[in-house]
Amino acid sequence: MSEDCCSTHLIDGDGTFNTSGLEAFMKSVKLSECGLSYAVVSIMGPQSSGKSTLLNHLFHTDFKEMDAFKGRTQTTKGIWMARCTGIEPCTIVMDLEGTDGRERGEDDTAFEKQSALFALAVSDIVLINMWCHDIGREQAANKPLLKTVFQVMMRLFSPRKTTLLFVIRDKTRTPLENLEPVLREDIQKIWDSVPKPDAHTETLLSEFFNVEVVALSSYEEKEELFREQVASLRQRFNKSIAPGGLAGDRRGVVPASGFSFSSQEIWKVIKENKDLDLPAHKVMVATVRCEEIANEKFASFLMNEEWIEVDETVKSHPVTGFGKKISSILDTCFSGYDMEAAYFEEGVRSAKRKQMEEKFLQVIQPAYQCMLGHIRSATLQKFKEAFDKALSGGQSFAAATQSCCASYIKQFDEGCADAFIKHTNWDAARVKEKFRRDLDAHVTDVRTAKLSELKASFEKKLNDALTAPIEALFDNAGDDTWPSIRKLLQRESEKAVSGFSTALTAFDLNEEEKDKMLSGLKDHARDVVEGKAKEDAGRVIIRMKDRFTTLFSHDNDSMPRVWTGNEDIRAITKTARAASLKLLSVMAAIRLDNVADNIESTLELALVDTKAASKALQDALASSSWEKVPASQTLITPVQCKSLWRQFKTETEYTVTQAISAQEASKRGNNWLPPPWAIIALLVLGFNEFMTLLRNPLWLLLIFVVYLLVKAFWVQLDVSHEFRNGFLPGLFSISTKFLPTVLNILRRLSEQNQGPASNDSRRNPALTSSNSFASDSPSAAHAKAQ
Ligand SMILES: Nc1nc2c(ncn2[C@@H]2O[C@H](COP(=O)(O)OP(=O)(O)OP(=O)(O)O)[C@@H](O)[C@H]2O)c(=O)[nH]1
Repeated sequence: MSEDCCSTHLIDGDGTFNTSGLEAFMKSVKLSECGLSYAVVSIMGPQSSGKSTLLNHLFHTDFKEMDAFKGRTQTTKGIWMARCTGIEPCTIVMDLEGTDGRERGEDDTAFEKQSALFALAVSDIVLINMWCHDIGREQAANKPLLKTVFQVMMRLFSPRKTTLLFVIRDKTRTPLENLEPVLREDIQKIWDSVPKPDAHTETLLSEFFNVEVVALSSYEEKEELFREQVASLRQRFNKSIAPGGLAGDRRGVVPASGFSFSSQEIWKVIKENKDLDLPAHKVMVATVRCEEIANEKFASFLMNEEWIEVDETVKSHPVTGFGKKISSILDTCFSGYDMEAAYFEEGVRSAKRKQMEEKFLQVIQPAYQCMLGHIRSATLQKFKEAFDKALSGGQSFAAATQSCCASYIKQFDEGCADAFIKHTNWDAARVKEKFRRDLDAHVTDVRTAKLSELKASFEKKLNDALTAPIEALFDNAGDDTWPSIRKLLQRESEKAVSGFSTALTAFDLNEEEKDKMLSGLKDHARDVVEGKAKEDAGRVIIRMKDRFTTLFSHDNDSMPRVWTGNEDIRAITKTARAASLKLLSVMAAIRLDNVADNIESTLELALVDTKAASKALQDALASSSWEKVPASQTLITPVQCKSLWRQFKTETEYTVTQAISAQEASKRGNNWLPPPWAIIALLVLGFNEFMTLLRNPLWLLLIFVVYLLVKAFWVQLDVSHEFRNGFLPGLFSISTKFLPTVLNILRRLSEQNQGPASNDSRRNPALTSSNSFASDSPSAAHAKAQ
């Protein structure tokens, strides 16, 4: 006998449900895989009425049978269960403890009722075993049993339609056709006699039961015939659940995977003596089972290696084909659930599926968000690179922005599509919005940087174009300085603004932004001029002094002046100062707006012609602002001008004094004749000496020689130079140099005397040889030389 047909004790005589036994049984017969394609058959009947014998012959099971030689004692206690062998679909058969058993006593019908209710609740077909001779008998053994069956049936709120197959045992010669009506009449009588709830008073028996009748010969007396009849009956159990089969119109079947839980619960309810609400029970079974299946699927998902890998990887890196991978795992899990929960209540099943999906998606959501984060950051990075490349490749800013944005938003969308999990309605719109903001922020940053770069370059050009010319204009500060600066500023500003405006067209700026930038550049140009003016105003004193010195120390031909005594230092000083004052007035204020002011006239009147200056003018210079000149345009305030002028005058005074001194010294140097009175005195007092000289001219010669000697000493000793440091140091210096100078003069004189002779000898060697011949005596030679 195969393992399939090994019977299991499902409920023992004490009413204890064998849960583990049922689970093991279900596993061994693989009942869970059957879905709705299975049938449950039970048998009820009096004790020792050959129930087990019939089942074993009918379904090839191994229920314990009574040993015929031991007498009619109870063999089956509680409920046993086995799988019918060789019958399709999978059919489970339950052998119930016999009714009216002597062992429990006549009054103990509790278990009988409980087991009958259990059998009715879980079975598609209930065999009611009865002796043939009981038919039509008032005291028939099966009558209480049927009463019980019908009574308990009322406790099922909405009973399933069960097939009651009456198996008449030990059939007599009376043909079945005659017996059946009697039996059906008995059954109807019993049905009618059973008290019913109000809802079912008019309910027909046929609404709850299919009644079938079969008669079998005695197993003990006509075994051969019995076997034949059982074999033919067996055929009726094949495909019993198909339409037209024994249980073809059954209702409310619990899916096979819920059979264990369902039967446990039913038994529990029965034991608690409660009524059985089968539809509610079915929902309850479906709820529990669907929950179990969903949990199973969820647990298997959490353990799924592919999911674990994806979940781990996505924390640090993007996963290619993320959506497909997750969708495929979910497909497997969800279709597994659908398959296993297929036969449970539709409502319960789909509600549980929804719950399960939510549970799954809660776990997957962080990974999905992570993935979107990767897509966002990776695409943004790529965008930045492409954008930089496009800009450095010479593409215009607006074109690069448009093409790169479009291309990388498309890439982002593709990435999101790749990450999309088909089981969800997750929308990447928020992340896309963020991504767009990222792009915009980057474009704005780059644009700001590029614009400021561009602006800086134009500003630099302006600086270069303005600074040096302005410096030069200030160097030559005069009446036309500010008009020239204004012209220069306008020309350079226009040039820069036009260049800048052309460059800005690439940035797709709106008019307002563009105008702002252009006016910014114009302002910068003005700032450069103002800054330069301020800078130069800080050095105005140096310029003034330079200008003064230049004009004072050079003549009209720019030649350095030599103070000979004929120059009009006063006039020169006045001119130089006037030029410096002009410079001060030019530098005193910024005159870019061409507003007339009276700075120059005020300064001239107040500083140059101080004596003639009115009190009002003096007061004007005590102010810290110029009339008609705003503070922002003031470079040097009147007070500062006054103090600068004072400083200028003080610092240039020395130059003038020097010039005057030089002029006087020069005058003194040129006037070597003594004053006329001294000449007359000399003539009067020296008349005698003069007459003496005229009388003896040798005196004249002597005086001349003495003069020559004194002159020689004067020149050699550089007497005027020596006395430069004072009389005493000069005297000392001359006394030390006197002797060497005398010797020097003597040596020179002697050299001069010898010089012509030696020169002659070099020019005429013949003469030299004759001379050498003639110079036998040194005295002769000396005489010759003399
Ligand atoms: N007269 C008669 N006796 C039978 C028939 N079939 C079986 N028996 C005998 O009846 C006795 C009881 O057989 P079981 O099959 O054990 O009866 P049961 O109804 O299962 O008994 P419990 O499980 O104790 O209720 C055995 O001795 C059988 O040989 C039959 O068709 N007619």
